[in-house]
Amino acid sequence: MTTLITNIKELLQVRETDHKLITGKDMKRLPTIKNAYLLIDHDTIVDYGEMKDLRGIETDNTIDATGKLVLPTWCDSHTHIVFAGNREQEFVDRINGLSYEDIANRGGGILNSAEKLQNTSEDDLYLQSAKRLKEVIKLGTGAIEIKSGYGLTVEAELKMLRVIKRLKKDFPVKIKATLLGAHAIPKEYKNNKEAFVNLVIDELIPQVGKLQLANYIDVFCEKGYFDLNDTELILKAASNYNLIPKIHVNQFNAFGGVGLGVKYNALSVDHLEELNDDDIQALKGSHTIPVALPSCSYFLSIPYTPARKIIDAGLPLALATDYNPGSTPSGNMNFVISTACIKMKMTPEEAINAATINGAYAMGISNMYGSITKGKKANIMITKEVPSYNYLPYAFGDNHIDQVLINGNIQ
Ligand SMILES: N=CN[C@@H](CCC(=O)O)C(=O)O
Ligand SMILES: [Zn+2]
Repeated sequence: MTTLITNIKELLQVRETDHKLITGKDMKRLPTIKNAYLLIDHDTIVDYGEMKDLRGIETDNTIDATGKLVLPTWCDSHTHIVFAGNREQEFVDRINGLSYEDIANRGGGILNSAEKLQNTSEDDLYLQSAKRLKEVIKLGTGAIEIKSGYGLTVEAELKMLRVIKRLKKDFPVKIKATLLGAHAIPKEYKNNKEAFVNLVIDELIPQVGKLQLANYIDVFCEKGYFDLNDTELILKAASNYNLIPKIHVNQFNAFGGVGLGVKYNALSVDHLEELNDDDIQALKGSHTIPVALPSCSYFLSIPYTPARKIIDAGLPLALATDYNPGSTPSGNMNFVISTACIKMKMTPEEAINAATINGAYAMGISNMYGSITKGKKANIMITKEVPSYNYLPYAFGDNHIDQVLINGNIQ
C-alpha cells in the first residue's frame, strides 16, 4: 500500500544521510523542505521532495496537507507508563506543604505505587497501561521506552515486564523495555538495603535476562535510594545479560552518577536537574546522551535541567516525558517541547531535534526512527494548519496534532 502526502507546508527533520544523533551547535539546525511531498510504501518512507518535482505517480491513498506541517513522530525515551492507579492524594499533600521527599519518607511515593501495582492483576495493569499508550500515540508519540520499577518484588517486576511485552505485541509503535529493579528500597528491606540489591543482582536480573524481557537496565541513583556502589554492582551484573544502562541520575543531588554511567557505557543518563562541571566533562567524548525531563521539573517545582550548559558544551540532548504517577502524570511530548523552549531556553529547532532524532538515539533506534529519511519507518505526524513550526511550542497547551501515521497507517 502506498500513501502520498501532498502540498505539505513544511516537511521537518529531513535528513538525507543517516545521522545517529545531533550534538551541540548542530542542534540549532532543523533541515526542512517547504511545499513538499512525502511518499510512503507500506511502513517505509521511500521518497520526498518539493512539490514542483513530484512526477505523476499512482498511489493507494493521497493526503492533502495544505497549510500543515509534517514531521517524524516523537521518540519518548523515558517513561514509566505501566503503573496502577494514581497518586492524586500525594499531589494535594504537596500543595499543602509536604515535599516529594517527605512523602517518600513516610512510606508513600514509589512504595505507594508498588503496593497498588502488587495488588493489581496483570490484565488490569495491561488495560490501564494500554489506555495511556493509546492516548500518547494520539499526541504524536511513535516510539516509547517503558520501565519496570513499581514491582519491587521479583514477581511484580516480571508482571510489569510481561505487560510491556504484551504492549509491544499489540501496538504498532516501537517499544523498548527497561528493567528498573532498583527504584526504591521496599519496606521489608528498610534496614537491609544490601539484601535488596543482592535480590536484584542474584534473582531479578538473571530471570529477566534469561526471559529476554528487557533491553536496558536502570537504577534510581540518588541519596536515600541507591548509591554509586549499589549502582555499579547492578550495572556490572546486568552487563552479563547485555542489559545496557539507561540510568536515573542527578535528580536531586549530583554525586558522580553521570561519570559512573559513562564508565559503564550507558546509552543515556536521565534527569540531570542538578549538574556540575565534572558531569559535563564526563559526558564529553562519550557515547552517552543526556536526557532532560522538563515535565517532571514542572510538576515537582524542582530546577530544570540546564539545557543551555549542556548544548553549549557541544553535547547532545534528548527530551522525554518521564510519564509516571508520582513526579510526572503526563505523557504529552508536545508539552515537553513547549516547556523546554519556555523554561530551558531551547530553541524550537533544538527542542524538535531533542524529541525526535536524539530521543531515538536515547532508545537505540535512531537508525530506523526519528527523522524523515528514505528507508526509515513511516512514523510521522501531520499538524493542524499552523503558521510555522515555532507555533508548536509557542501556543502551548493546545493540541496541534491532526493525524498520526504509524508504520504508514493512520491511527
Ligand atoms: N525518580 C525516580 N523515578 C520517577 C518517579 C517515581 C515516582 O515518584 O513514582 C522519576 O523518574 O521521576
Ligand atoms: Zn523516570
